[in-house]
Order: sequence, then structure tokens, then C-alpha cells
Amino acid sequence: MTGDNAKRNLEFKPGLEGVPVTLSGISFVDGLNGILEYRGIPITDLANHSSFVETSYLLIWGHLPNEQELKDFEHEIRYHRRIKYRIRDMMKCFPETGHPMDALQACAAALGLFYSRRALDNPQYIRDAVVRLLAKIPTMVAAFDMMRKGNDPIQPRDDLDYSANFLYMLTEREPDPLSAQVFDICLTLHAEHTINASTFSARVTASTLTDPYAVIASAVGTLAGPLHGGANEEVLTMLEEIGSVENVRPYVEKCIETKSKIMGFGHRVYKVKDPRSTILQNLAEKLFEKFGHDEYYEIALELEKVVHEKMGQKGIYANVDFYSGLVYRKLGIPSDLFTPIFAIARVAGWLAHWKEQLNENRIYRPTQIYTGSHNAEYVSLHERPTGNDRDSVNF
Ligand SMILES: CC(=O)SCCNC(=O)CCNC(=O)[C@H](O)C(C)(C)COP(=O)(O)OP(=O)(O)OC[C@H]1O[C@@H](n2cnc3c(N)ncnc32)[C@H](O)[C@@H]1OP(=O)(O)O
Ligand SMILES: O=C([O-])CC(=O)C(=O)O
Repeated sequence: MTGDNAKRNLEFKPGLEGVPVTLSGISFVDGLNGILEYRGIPITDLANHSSFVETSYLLIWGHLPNEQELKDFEHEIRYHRRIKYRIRDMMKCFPETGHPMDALQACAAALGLFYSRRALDNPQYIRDAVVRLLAKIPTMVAAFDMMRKGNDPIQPRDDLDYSANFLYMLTEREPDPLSAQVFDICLTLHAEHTINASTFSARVTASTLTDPYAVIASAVGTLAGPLHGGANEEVLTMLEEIGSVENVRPYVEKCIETKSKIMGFGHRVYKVKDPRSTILQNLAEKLFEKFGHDEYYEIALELEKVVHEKMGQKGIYANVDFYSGLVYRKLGIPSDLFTPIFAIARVAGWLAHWKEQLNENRIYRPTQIYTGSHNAEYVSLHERPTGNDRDSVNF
């Protein structure tokens, strides 16, 4: 530490590890004991007894809804699923090779063109934004998937619940009850997770008092990265690349030797197996029992075993992204939709944090430790170095 920085007694924590950036009553993680709670309720209880829509209500409004509250919330979401034809037209111009997360980020931001009034002190505006985002994000994900294949998007079905309707919009076939139930549990498991990178991004954006569509668009962009939500798609690519159970050990050894990350493992907070990963693994097994085995599962099991053996003492275990892809694959979902599905679920958590941020807002504006020079010379254009000479000059 030098000069001014030392005087101000600043200590840099890379990745803000261990630095509290907000007070929050939304969710809780105990990373040493593998505990996750939403509003104090253990994740296993919500996975076993709740639904994604009910859990979203819990996260956003702070309590479990009574019968009427749940009915009204479900009803509102059901009837806001349609998207403007202009958004569909916009999507038609997207390249079909584009990643669905990029399409989703653009569409989430585009919602602001229609609904952004920034009436953040109006409870009805908040309610409408919550309902619209929860209702329309799945429709946009499914519509992009249909359109990139050259098909018209499938209109949402008002008689289907949240998860069954999404699966229907992907295939134009009503899902069987087990698939819809498993998918709904997946959404519940992914709905919220304290101050992870995308939620932090949502809160920073929210703190400027911009509109909720910008908040969600910024969070979607952050979730997409392979160190965060994007890892679920990368896991499948990795399992494909490993190809067989025999290749697992050499693959892990090579990763250790080259210091490469093994996708779906490790976590800033969990130093044991992520509790969501255990539930997702059970869900995958349920699907295999009913719909047949997946050859990648044996590879995944061996990978988990070898990573545990070699890296368990460092606290590196399977995270939420490790088994989710195997569940979605069994449901027939293409792997580049895995992260958009994560986003569909996490919209609930992001909205809860948006609301909480607005309740006691102060703009996020942390500090930095400056490592550059002062009073540097302005070198005129024709005197500046070219090509390799540049390395020798300190800009
Ligand atoms: C929804 C989610 O976001 S869950 C996380 C999804 N991301 C992934 O699965 C990608 C793989 N995992 C990772 O990159 C990391 O574990 C993260 C990003 C999740 C957490 O990162 P951090 O808390 O910053 O841990 P960091 O990357 O510093 O790792 C600490 C040590 O463990 C090692 N490590 C952590 N995760 C892994 C991994 N997946 N494979 C191999 N080594 C790992 C690091 O190399 C580092 O070792 P070192 O101390 O010898 O240098
Ligand atoms: O908490 C994190 O850093 C990442 C994570 O597991 C999540 O966002 O679900």
C-alpha cells in the first residue's frame, strides 16, 4: 500500500470476499453446514412443499401468501404471459446463432421501452413490474428458441401453471406431470441465493433508481458468465469432452496440473456440497427411473468422486450448476437454454432484492485503490511509440 491509499488505510479484498455490501432479510446461506433458507424457510421444505410462484411471492413480499393472495398472484402472472408483437418482431431480427442469454438480456431491457415510467414510489407500479417480469421472461426465452428454428412462437396457455406452460411453449406439447413438477422444483431451487454476482449487479443497478427492466437486464448479463450461472451449460460441454468414465481421472489431473477450473465445482460460500446440488441429483435420478438412464450420469458421478478425493480438503464440491444440466437434458431441453432457465428462476430473487434496495436506498459508490501515475506527460501523436515499442512505455 502506498501514499494516499496507506493514509486512508484501505485494504483491497479481491472479489469483495467477506465484505458485507448490504443488510438483507431475503435469504441465508451457511456455507460450512450446507444450509440455505429463503425468508428463514429451509430450501428442502420449499422444494418439497411449495411451488415456484408461491416461493416467488415469499421472496418478494416477505411472507408466505394466504390462499387468496396466492390465487391473485398466480392469476395476474398467468394473464400477463403474452409479449408485445414488437418484441417478437425485434427477436426475429436476432441472428439464430446468437446465444439465448444475449437475446434474453436484450428482450428484458426492451420491456423498459413499453413499461418504464420509474414510478418507484407507487406500489402498483412495483406490483405490475414484478408480475410482468415473472410472467414474460419465460415467454421470451421460449419464443426465441422457437424463432431461431424458423418456427412461430407458441402462445402461452392460460390453463397451464407456470412450469407446465413454459415446457409447453418450448415444444407445443403438454409435459407429463413428473416433468412439470421436477422443472418447477428446479426453478424454486434457483430462485434466490443471497448476494451472488448477478444479484449484486441487480442491487447496484437498482440503487441508481433506474427502472426494473434495466435492473433485470443487467443481472441477466452478469448471470451469463461461465463463473456464475453460465457454468451449467459448460458442465454439459465438459461431460461431453470427457466422454467416458475412464477419462475422468486423467481429466481432473490435467485440470489440477494446468490450474484450469472444473465446471460445476467450487463456491465462494459453500465449503461442502451445495444443498441444491443434492436435491438436483435426486431429481435427475427420479427422471432417469421414469424416462431411462443418461450415459453422462456415470461420468458425472465419477467426476464428483475424483474431485472430492483430490480437492475436497480445499473445500471444492459440486455446486448448483453441476447436476441441473442433467435434469434439463432429460427433459429434452437444449443446453444453451440452461442458463436462461436459471435466469427465469432468479428473476424472483432479483426482484426481491430490487424491492429491498428501494426500501432503504443509497447509491452504491465504493472506492478504489489507485495504482496509476500522476502528472503524466501528454505525448503528442507523432512522438508516440508504435508496435512493440509500446511495451516499454508506461501509460
Ligand atoms: C450459480 C453459481 O454461480 S455457482 C458457481 C458456478 N461456477 C462454476 O462452477 C465455475 C467453476 N468454479 C469457480 O470458478 C470458482 O469455484 C467460483 C467462481 C465459483 C468461486 O470462486 P472464488 O471464490 O473466487 O474461488 P477461487 O477461484 O479463488 O478458488 C479458490 C481456490 O480453489 C480452486 N478452485 C476453485 N474452484 C475450482 C474448480 N471448479 N476447479 C478447480 N479448482 C478450483 C482455485 O483454483 C483456487 O486454488 P488456489 O488457491 O490454489 O489458487
Ligand atoms: O452464491 C453464489 O455466489 C452463486 C450461486 O450459487 C448462486 O447465485 O446461486
